[in-house]
Amino acid sequence: MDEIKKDLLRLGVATLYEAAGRRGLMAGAELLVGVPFAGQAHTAEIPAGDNLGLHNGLRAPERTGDIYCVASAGKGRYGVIGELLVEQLRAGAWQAIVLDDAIRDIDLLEAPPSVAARGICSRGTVKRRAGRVNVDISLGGILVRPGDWVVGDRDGVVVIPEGRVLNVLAAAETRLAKETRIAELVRTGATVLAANLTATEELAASS
Ligand SMILES: O=C([O-])CC(=O)C(=O)O
Ligand SMILES: [Mg+2]
Repeated sequence: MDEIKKDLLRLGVATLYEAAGRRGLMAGAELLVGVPFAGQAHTAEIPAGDNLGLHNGLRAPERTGDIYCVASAGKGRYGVIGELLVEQLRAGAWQAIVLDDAIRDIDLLEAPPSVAARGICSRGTVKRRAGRVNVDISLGGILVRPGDWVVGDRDGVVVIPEGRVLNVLAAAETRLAKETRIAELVRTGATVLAANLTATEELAASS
């Protein structure tokens, strides 16, 4: 498990997204606090302007991973977490939280956990409706199931279905090797397009 996490972090979001067939890249989740992260998803879904479901998910006994993925109907209009919830996430040893809504108290937020969100907004939430915890969610336009792999860095956040992670890692290693070769050729004067052709031919010849 730790090996998978290490490999995902090394390969990074852009390469993993390409290797996954250009799938799984979230809209509206940007790394705003902390360092790159990779781990398995625990999920919650909350209505606009109400973060009770997010609180409930933190207490759920059936936690599935250490990346807390919260789908919010607020679309960036509410600061659903801030200093206090980040403190609770830290106490609970969460590696990261990913949400498609806003955050607040930005100058007071410190990692861990890393925080990926849609932006910053001081408008707060109420705590009335329970939301849904540990279910399949749609986060930033992407289906996230409890246990899926979630990777975030400054290029964005990508979700890889649990059953596909080994295949995606293998494809990402191939892509990385090819790009390393292209960079080598570009350093010796080739254009990126010409180097790409050469690297593609070399790869075909060696397989
Ligand atoms: O309390 C909230 O609902 C959000 C917040 O500002 C915090 O976590 O500090
Ligand atoms: Mg606050």
